[in-house]
Parts: sequence; C-alpha cells; structure tokens
Amino acid sequence: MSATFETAPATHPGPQAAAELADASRRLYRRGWLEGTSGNLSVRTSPDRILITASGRDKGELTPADTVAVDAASGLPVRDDGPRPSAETSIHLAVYRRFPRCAAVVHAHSPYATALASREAGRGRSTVRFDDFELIKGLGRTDGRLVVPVLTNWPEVPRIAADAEDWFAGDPRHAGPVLLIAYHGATAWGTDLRQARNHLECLEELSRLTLLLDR
Ligand SMILES: CSCCC(=O)C(=O)COP(=O)(O)O
Ligand SMILES: [Zn+2]
Repeated sequence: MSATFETAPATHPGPQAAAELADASRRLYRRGWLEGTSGNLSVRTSPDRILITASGRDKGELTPADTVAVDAASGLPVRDDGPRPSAETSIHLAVYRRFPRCAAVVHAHSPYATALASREAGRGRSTVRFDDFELIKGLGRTDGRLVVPVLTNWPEVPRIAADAEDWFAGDPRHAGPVLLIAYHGATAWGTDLRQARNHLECLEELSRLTLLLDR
C-alpha cells in the first residue's frame, strides 16, 4: 500500500460502519485472537474521523454501541458522553496518517504472530523477515520477501505509535500492511475491513509456518 498523498484519504463511511466493526470483531474473536477483551478495530469514516472500538469491551460480544468516533488528528472522542476509545488508538492513527489508502485497521493478540515477535525480540531482533512462502503475495508482495517490524511493547502506547511512525518513515520497500509488537500482538490494515482481516490472517499463518519450520 503506497503512501502517496495526491488523493483524499480512503474512507469507510456510512451508517453500517459500526455494525461492520462489530461483525469483524466477532469473527476475529471466534478465531481466538481477541481473548480477554484484547484487540481493537477501527475504520476511517471521513478524512478527519475514525470509528474505533471502545476500550475494555468483550470483543466476542461487541455491538455498534461499543464503538467511538474520534478525531483523526488528536484521537479525542468527538462526543464527551460516549465510551472511552481503545487505549491503543494512537497506533491506529499512526497507520492512517502514513497510509492514505488505508480505511481500516485491526489489532489482535493472535498467538503465532505474538509468539514469533516475542521470540525474535528475545533474540535481539527488531524485524521479522518472511521469505519464499506463497502467502507473502497475500500481503501485496510479489517479490517473495517481506520485512515486518517488531516494535517494543512500551507501557506508554503513544511510544509504540511513535516507533511505528519511525519505521514507516524508513525504507519504503518495507511499507506495510502489517506490524508486530513483541509480547503483545499484531496490527494489520487495508483499504477496508475485509482486506485488513485478510492481511492479519496472512501474517498469522506466515508466523505459524515460520515457527513450525523453526526458522
Ligand atoms: C486486555 S489486553 C490489554 C490491552 C490491549 O492490548 C488491547 O489490545 C485492548 O485494548 P483496548 O483498550 O482496545 O480494549
Ligand atoms: Zn493489544
């Protein structure tokens, strides 16, 4: 997903956005990737608005009422009488800022991606490199190679978001659509929720295969 700013940012507008977030959340929960209220999902509903899951909600039972509209620049809720937005909103905003064609972001605590990221961090590595697997094409790479950042799980989430922005500012050949956070989880994005979920599925499966091969 390129980072050209020549057009307006992609959006996922409409009254269905909250219902689609709830549906995507339940799907990921059923896969066992959003255990114990973990994970968060968002869509860009207009150039300056993000609809994101509320913090601390059971992601298997999410309803449209468990979503919050926030300002895309500040991350602050548009209304003061709603629920608190995800504690990890700043990471979503960093992705939307960098990728104008992105209209959906999903973050999950999927087990294989989390295990691989943690193993690599434990070995002192700050990236995971995937080679050869056909599934890499599912992440938009035709060259059979993908380098994914493994970010540190700082207790201050905006610091994780700042590290993501630093990574995005680096080599454009490595630009998206996924990142890993050691001892925490994975984040994926796309032009819509379906594509973001597909990217997350590809990352989880690539992580599983890498661990299976003990690479
Ligand atoms: C219970 S998991 C700890 C927080 C977290 O990592 C997560 O993904 C969920 O945070 P949120 O504020 O979006 O519920
Ligand atoms: Zn998380």
